[in-house]
Amino acid sequence: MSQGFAISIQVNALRYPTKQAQPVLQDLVMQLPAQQWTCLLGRSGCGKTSILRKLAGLLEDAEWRGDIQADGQGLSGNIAYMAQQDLLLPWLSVLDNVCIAERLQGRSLSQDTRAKALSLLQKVGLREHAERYPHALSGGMRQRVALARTLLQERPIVLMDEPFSALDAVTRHKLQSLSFDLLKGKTVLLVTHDPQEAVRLGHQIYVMEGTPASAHLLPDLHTDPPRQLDERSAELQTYILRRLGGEHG
Ligand SMILES: Nc1ncnc2c1ncn2[C@@H]1O[C@H](COP(=O)(O)OP(=O)(O)OP(=O)(O)O)[C@@H](O)[C@H]1O
Repeated sequence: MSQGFAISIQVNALRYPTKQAQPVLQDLVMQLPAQQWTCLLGRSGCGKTSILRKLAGLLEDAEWRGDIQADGQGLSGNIAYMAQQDLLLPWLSVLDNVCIAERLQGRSLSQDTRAKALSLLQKVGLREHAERYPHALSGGMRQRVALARTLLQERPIVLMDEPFSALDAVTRHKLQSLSFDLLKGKTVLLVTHDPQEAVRLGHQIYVMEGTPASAHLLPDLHTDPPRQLDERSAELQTYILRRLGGEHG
């Protein structure tokens, strides 16, 4: 299994051409430790997705000044990216969408990949929907297909943009645990609006603040994830909410 490596991100400035007046991000520094989960929170529109898109090599529409160091390795080909939109292909079945990486390489589906994909679909509760098409699924089901697709890819770096947002509370909890188990050894960057999710899953947590935004690392979290929802976790959530609340004025 490919092990995740550390990434260091420095953004001097990131600006979209339509927002000439001021950058979206400025003087932002983040360290993603190898094989750990980093959670990123921040008000809507502060630039979280832009960071993920930059790491995934998909930020062609913005002006960027900064530096990304990836522990001596290239990022290209090493990243699995679960975007906010599920990006399922409507003409492919659920199973083929999960196996899209192999399909895109022009290979026919191997028995091994098919078996892994079906096992993942079982784990996300969609085994009996494997032959259906995306239009027949609910938003939460589509999100679970996208999650299975991400989990199937053997990439050392995993970027996830609100992967659990469309799920009911019980399913969300279950799939957080599943993802945490299956992504052991990967370097994960998870964008979320949910302080509880960040506290449960993050080895470290960044909160984005300011306009233009920069990122602030929460002080020592003391314990390793996945964390129980105990008194200490509740305090941390309150602290995060207060910091996010400050951003809303
Ligand atoms: N292609 C683009 N062209 C112009 N502006 C853009 C583009 N993409 C994003 N923006 C703007 O840049 C800012 C940051 O967007 P981004 O999607 O990174 O924020 P976000 O923190 O992920 O938001 P959310 O939490 O709502 O998903 C927003 O003001 C957005 O309107």
